[in-house]
Amino acid sequence: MGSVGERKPHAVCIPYPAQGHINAMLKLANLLHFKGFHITFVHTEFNYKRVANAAAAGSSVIGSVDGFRYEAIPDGLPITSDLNSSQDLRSLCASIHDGSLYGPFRDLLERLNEPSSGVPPVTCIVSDTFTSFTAGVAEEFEIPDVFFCSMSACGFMGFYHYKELVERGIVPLKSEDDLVNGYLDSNVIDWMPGMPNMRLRDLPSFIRTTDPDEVIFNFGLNEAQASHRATAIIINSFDDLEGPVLDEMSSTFGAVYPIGPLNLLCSQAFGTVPESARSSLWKEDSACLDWLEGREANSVIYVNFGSLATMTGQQLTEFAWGLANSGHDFLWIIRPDALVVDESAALPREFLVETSGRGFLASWCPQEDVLGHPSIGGFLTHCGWNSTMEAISSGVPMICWPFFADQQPNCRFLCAEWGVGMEVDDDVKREKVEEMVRELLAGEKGAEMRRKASQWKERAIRVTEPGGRSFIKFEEVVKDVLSGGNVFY
Ligand SMILES: O=c1ccn([C@@H]2O[C@H](COP(=O)(O)OP(=O)(O)O[C@H]3O[C@H](CO)[C@@H](O)[C@H](O)[C@H]3O)[C@@H](O)[C@H]2O)c(=O)[nH]1
Repeated sequence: MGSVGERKPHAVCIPYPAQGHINAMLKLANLLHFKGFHITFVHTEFNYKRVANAAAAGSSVIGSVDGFRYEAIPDGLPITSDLNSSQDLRSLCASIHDGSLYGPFRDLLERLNEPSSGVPPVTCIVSDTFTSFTAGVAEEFEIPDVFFCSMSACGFMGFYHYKELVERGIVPLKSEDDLVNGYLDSNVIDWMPGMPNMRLRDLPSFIRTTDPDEVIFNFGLNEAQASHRATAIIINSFDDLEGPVLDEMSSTFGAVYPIGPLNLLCSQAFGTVPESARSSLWKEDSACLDWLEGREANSVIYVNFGSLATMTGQQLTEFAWGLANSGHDFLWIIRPDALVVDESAALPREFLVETSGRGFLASWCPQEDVLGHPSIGGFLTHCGWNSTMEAISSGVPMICWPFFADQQPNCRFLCAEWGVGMEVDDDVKREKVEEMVRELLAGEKGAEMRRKASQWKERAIRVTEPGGRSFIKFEEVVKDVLSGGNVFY
C-alpha cells in the first residue's frame, strides 16, 4: 500500500449480484469514498445494464464521479433482454460456486493495476460474504479482503451453523412430510450461541430440503464457512440490537466490525443518503410520496416484499382482501416480476373498485423516503435485512411475512426478541391480514410495538452518531484494516 499522502488507497467493492446486497454495498462504498478511498464498484454485466436502464429514468446512478468508478464483469449466465426480471437465484449461486466470476474479477484487478489505467493500484478488496471467491484473488495480489455482511448477524450465523446441522444429521430433512407436518415448528435448536429458542422454521429457509445436494443450501453452507478466509468482517448491524450473536461472530471469526444501520451512518456522513448511493434495478415511482402527503400521521400500511420474493395468485388475493377489509389506507408495491407466472395472478377488479381512493399501487418506490414519511404507521414486509434496518431506523413497526433465506431468522428476532414484529403464517389468510393491519395501526399491541420501534430508532441514531459504537467501528476498520494502518484522511 502506498504511504501517507502518496497515493489514494483503492478499494474494489463487489456485492453479491442482487438488489439487497448491492444497495448495502453501495452505501459502504460511498462512505469509503468519503473517507478518501478511490472506489471501483463491480457489477455483473446484467446488473450493470439494469442499473443503467433505471439510471436513465433517474432512479439510479451509474456514471463515474471523481474517484468512484463502475465496472462490469460477466457472471457466466446468459444475459436476457428482460431487464425487469431478476436472475434465477439457483443458477446464480451455481455459477458463482463454479468460479465463473473468478477469472474476470482477477483480470479486472490486473487491468486496474496497470500504470496506464489512470487509477491508483488496488490496495484492498471489499467483497460480499457470499462472493468469497475473492479471497483467492486477494491472496494472489497480497492485499486484504474484507468481507461485508449485508445480512443480520442472526441470519449469517444461521447459515454458518448449516455445517453443524448436517453433522448432527438434522439437515437434509428425512422426509418431505417434515415440511408440512409441524416438524419445523416443534423442533427447537438450543445449541446456537446468542440465538435462543430457534425453531427449525426460524433458520435460513434453505434447510427445508431432503436433498443433500440442494444447490442454495450448499452454497450458503460453503460461503458462510469461507468467511474464515476474510481479513475482517464488516456487518450492517449494531451491538444494541444483536449483541450476543455479534459476540459469537467475533469469537468465531476474530475481527468483526458492526457499523449499522448503514443508511443512518450514510445520512450522518452526508446529511442524507447521497444520490450516488442510489442503485435501483427498477424504475422508481415517486408519485407515492405525493399521495402520502395527504394522509394522517401513522395511518397508512406500507406493503413491500423486496426485490426477490414472489407470490402466487392465491396469496396475492388473500393479501388484497386482507388490506381492503382492514379499512385502512395502504401503499402496496408489486414488482413486475413478483407474481408466480403459472397462476392466475391479477388483482381482482372488485378489489380495485372497493379500495379506490385509499390504496396506492406501484411497482417500485424510493423505500427509504417512504418509510421516513410520517403517514406510514406500519410495514408489511418480507423481512429482508435492508428493509428491516430501514424500518428500525424510521421507528416503523412491522407485520412479517418472511419469504426465504435470512428472512426467517430476521422475523424471529423482530417478533420474539425486539418486540416490533408480528408474523403472518406462510399460508396467508385474508382474515389474519385484516386483523393484523387493524391491530398494528389502531390496536393496543400495535401502539406498544410503535413505542418499542421508536426506542430502537433512537438507539440506532445514537450508535451512528460521532462517538457511537457503529461510528467508532467504522473509523477503526478504515484505519486498522482497509488502509493498512496508514492515516490518509
Ligand atoms: O420498492 C422498493 C423496494 C425495495 N427497495 C430497496 O431495496 C432493498 C431491498 O433489500 P432487502 O429488504 O434486504 O430485501 P431483498 O431485496 O429481498 O434482499 C436480499 O438481500 C438481503 C441482504 O442480504 C437479505 O436480507 C434478503 O433476504 C435478500 O432477499 C432495500 O434497500 C429497499 O430500500 C426500494 O428502494 N424500493
